[in-house]
Amino acid sequence: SESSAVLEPLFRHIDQRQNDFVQRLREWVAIPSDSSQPSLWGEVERMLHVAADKITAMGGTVEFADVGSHELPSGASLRRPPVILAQFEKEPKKATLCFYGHVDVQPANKEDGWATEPFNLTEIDGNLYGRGASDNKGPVLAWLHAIETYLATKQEVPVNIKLVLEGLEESGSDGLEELIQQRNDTFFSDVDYIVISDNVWLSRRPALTYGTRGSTYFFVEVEGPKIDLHSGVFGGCVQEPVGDLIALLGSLLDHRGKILVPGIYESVAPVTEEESKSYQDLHFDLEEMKQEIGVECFLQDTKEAMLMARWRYPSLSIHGIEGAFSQPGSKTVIPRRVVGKFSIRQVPNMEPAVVEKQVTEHLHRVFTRRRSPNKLKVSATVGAKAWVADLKDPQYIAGRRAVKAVFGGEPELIREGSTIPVAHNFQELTGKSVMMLPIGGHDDAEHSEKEKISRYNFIEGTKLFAAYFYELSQLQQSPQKM
Ligand SMILES: C[C@H](N)C(=O)N[C@@H](Cc1c[nH]cn1)C(=O)O
Ligand SMILES: [Zn+2]
Ligand SMILES: [Zn+2]
Repeated sequence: SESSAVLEPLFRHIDQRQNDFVQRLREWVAIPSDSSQPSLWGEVERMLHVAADKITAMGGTVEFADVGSHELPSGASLRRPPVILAQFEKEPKKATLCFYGHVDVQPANKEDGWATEPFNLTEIDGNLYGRGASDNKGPVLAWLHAIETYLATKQEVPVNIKLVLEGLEESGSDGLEELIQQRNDTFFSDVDYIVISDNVWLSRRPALTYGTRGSTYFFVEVEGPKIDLHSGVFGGCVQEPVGDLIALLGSLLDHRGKILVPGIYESVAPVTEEESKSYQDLHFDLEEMKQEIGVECFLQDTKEAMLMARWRYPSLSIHGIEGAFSQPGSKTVIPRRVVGKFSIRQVPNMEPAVVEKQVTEHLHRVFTRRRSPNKLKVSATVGAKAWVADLKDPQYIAGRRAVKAVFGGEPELIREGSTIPVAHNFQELTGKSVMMLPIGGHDDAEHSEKEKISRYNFIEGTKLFAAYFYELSQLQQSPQKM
């Protein structure tokens, strides 16, 4: 068939080059582009330059777009890492696909329990372990390798390609929403489809993703004495900031994971019959998942209830306490200032600004009841809205066909419990079609000390993207060119 005549040489080339592709992923993972603290953004910039060099070496043009500055606690301001806006030569008759990805990563230290060096991609039993291997350097490279494969096999790339690559996704994509607004009538004006590959499959089957949850990240600061104190001298005499903070954090959730902030569930849409049914055919094994992450039980007893908790209800997670004694050993200190960190994943219809107000008022009420002399400060970042796409969108037809061409079966249609801050913005601000086409495996353990991508997913995922270009070009006509 015509499709195999196009795709088979591409797939053969990808198989032949797989060791080179893995080596390139090793080079990318070696750059510790952790975006969680401004003091580390130098490595994020270095990573962006490496990605830009790869794009220009393939004939693309790159602009480093400014996304403003970040205000440091000292009052000084620091320029944020720029966003790459790239494009390849354009042929007006072809549809234009814009790929979004990020090259920053979550923090990683060997001491967190990594069995391998987090920034040294290490292959064990067909799995490539390393920070960013799955989230999101592997998939970003797989897109670039798919383009490279067309060029190397002297086949015309069947769609026009644009790329948006950022370095601040893991800390909330600050400045990107404004950039999309500014470039809506220029860079984005001729884009027909936006695709994101920044999540994982639900099971061993490939998937297309049509929704993500949003997120707001909270900082609860409790400040007391001027200096840290000796607990033998001042214990029992001062109201301790850690005690206040633990009471505040303890007021957020009940023992079954229900969020106790008044009003938080008010705008959550009720479950329809059609939605209920959609969970039944999905492959998700609670028992296997328990084994994988090492828990005896989940808060839900059925697959359907657990997927709903993950995709369509809000959740609150406590991430840590800054300033509290956390090293090994037994320091008998009363810390003077602590900052609790937690986030709330939000679902469609929830407004981050409303959530922020509800949480802030709740924490101040609890604090007032304690009559503490300490100072409380609540602040929030990220404020990303949830995103849900229309499954009738033509991208999903092309996605299904590409999955079939590579994996031989239908994809699962899934949502995602985590957040891509820009997914909602792309859809709302540009009005373009947005789809997520993941290649990460269900057990990739993103953000953990076992993050990996399998060689299989990385290489077959590259084929999936190459097939996707072709299938997109085969759709009747692109939305803008109809
Ligand atoms: C899904 C994506 N790979 C991811 O991990 N996104 C982050 C974004 C975020 C949300 N709050 C702060 N960063 C996530 O979902 O945690
Ligand atoms: Zn990611
Ligand atoms: Zn992530």
